[in-house]
Amino acid sequence: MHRRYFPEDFIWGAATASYQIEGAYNEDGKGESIWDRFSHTPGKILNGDTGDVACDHYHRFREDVKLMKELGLDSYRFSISWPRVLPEGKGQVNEKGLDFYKQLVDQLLKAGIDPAITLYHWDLPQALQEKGGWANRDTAKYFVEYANLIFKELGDVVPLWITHNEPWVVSFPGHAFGEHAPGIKNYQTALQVAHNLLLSHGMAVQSFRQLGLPGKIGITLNLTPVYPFSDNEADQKACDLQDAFINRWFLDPIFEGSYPEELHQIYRKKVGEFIIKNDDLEIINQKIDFLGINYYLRLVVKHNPDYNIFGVETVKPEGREYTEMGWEVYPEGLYDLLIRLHKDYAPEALYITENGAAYQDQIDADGRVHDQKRIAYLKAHLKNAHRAIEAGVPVKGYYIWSLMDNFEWAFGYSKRFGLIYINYDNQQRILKDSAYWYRTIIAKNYIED
Ligand SMILES: N=[N+]=NCCCCNC(=O)[C@@H]1[C@H]2[C@H](O)[C@@H](O)[C@H](O)[C@@H](CO)[C@@H]12
Repeated sequence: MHRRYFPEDFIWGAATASYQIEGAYNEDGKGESIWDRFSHTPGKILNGDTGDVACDHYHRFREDVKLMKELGLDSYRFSISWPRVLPEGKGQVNEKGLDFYKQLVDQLLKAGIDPAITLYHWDLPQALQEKGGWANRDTAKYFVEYANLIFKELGDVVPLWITHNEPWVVSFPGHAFGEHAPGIKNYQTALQVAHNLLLSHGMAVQSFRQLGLPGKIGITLNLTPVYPFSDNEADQKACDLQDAFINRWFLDPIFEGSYPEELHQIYRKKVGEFIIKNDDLEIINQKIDFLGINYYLRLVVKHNPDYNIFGVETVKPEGREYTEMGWEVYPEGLYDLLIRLHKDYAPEALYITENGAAYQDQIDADGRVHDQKRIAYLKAHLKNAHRAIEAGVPVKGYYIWSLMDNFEWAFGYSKRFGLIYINYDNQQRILKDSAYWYRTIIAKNYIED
């Protein structure tokens, strides 16, 4: 067996997000979020599930930190619920909400686990949505005020900061397709949202620098390598367009200070303009300390003039494996993506801030969860991350999505991604076989293939 050793200082982590695990949706002064509103709207979430209780992490965080310590995690990535600390999104601070996060960070530090904070993982205060939400440029200003509050409270003890999680998903599923909160179906609005999210990211980085904080700051993007169905020119062109739609529309402004021109032209013609003010792109193009990558799947596309505004149709190759989300298992795509990012954008550092899979997990007669498929998925992706590191890509850490089963957005609790199984009837936590497997990987710092 070949041992693939990871760098001595490689960070082994796991990730979650506030709305997906905390529950206590209206407790201790927390304000309503757009996901509270969306999940309480009939027909939006499978089985009518909501995040009202979720994994009850708000009350059980001490037990959960103990489990993280049992796994030997170096770092734990979680997000802060903006309306839990600022119920109206701005103005009056909810001290009990802030206190929850200060206690969580304190428990993590006592357990020897580095906190990695995501400032925005989709749960915008509903009060700001009433004022237009991310389509309103003022929300960028309110985001920086919120970020500054957290920076000042936790900035001296938290080493890793992520401004936004997956602005593409916030923009398009949330504002063009209507599948995510706030459930808007307006492509032009989605483009303005994407721009204002990027602007708020740049402004928050500037503020972080001005505060002179010791940690590192970056952004997490869902990046999906795109492959042409055939090598004919039309399919290759479709591939380039899909790559611009999902990946470059965020990578280019952040790393180059400009939007992909060809796609911008298509949008001007077919969708309409969105407002960019004079030095916006200069603000967005702030130097970041690392790029966070959420990698789950690849896409294979072909040209189809009738399919959508781009004439791009995604296809599902035969004979491949798919997860419960219908996403193709394609570990090589992580290698290809890392090599491309290193070549085209050369981030100072990269963290895989999410990678994982949903499978049909069940508790067996022995009371255990034998999730062998998940172990195979994770091992194959770690192998490809290691290949990229050997090729010189500065990958500094890996966070499994997710630490525990949780509220999977429009799919509710029907999809399980966790290393830890959650029995939602009694909130019992059960370490799956993948958790025990991950604990040995962290302890040995190598995988065998
Ligand atoms: N149309 N459409 N939209 C599909 C969105 C594709 C990419 N989804 C993600 O990357 C989300 C990321 C998220 O951070 C986490 O909160 C989610 O729980 C995981 C699992 O789903 C992944």
